Amino acid sequence: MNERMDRETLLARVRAQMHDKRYQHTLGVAETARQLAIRFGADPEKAELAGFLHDYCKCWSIDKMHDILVRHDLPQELLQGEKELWHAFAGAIVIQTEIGVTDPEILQAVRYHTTGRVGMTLLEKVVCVADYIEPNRQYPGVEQIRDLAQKDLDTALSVALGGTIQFLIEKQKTVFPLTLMAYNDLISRRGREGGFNG
Ligand SMILES: Nc1ncnc2c1ncn2[C@@H]1O[C@H](COP(=O)(O)OP(=O)(O)O)[C@@H](O)[C@H]1O
Repeated sequence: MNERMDRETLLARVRAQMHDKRYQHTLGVAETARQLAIRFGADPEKAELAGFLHDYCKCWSIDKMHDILVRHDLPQELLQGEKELWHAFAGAIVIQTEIGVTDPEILQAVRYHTTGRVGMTLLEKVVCVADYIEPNRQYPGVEQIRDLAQKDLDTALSVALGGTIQFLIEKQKTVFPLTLMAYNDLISRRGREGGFNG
């Protein structure tokens, strides 16, 4: 982050981008990401900052996000696909220009917090799982993911992504390929590393 921006200014900027419920979710993700980072050996400061910034564009208009995305070299399938995913990719661009974030680890954690990807870093996993389990989240299965996240981050993430894929299929919605690839990657690594019992 730009060294001149203190925490209070940062939070005020984030607060100004979204409605109150989304801001409470944001604070929940930041705190949960910080705790997960401590538990699994990621950098807690980076995890918290990525948590504060992960939904920076979530409440922006589709047109505003589209304007940002078309000016960058992003896969066509993102622009043609589910608009719900745009905020993560637009967010990673905007927090560079508006907040001054330059750390690639934080930028990637924001970019992939919704979809995941193959070969996710520890910080990316921490932020993605935090987004699924922060205290304000309520959906069937969240307790199981919270329990898993006490001890096994990869399993928590694969169950969470698997749940999203299942949810989208049940709703007959498209599944953005990165998520399927991230899920396969986690499951096949678990198989190779001998941790898969089922
Ligand atoms: N791979 C995907 N393909 C299509 N839609 C997805 C995918 N992953 C997540 N989504 C959908 O995108 C939406 C936004 O997810 P997310 O960023 O976690 O927002 P929220 O914080 O509101 O849950 C959710 O409705 C989710 O079902």
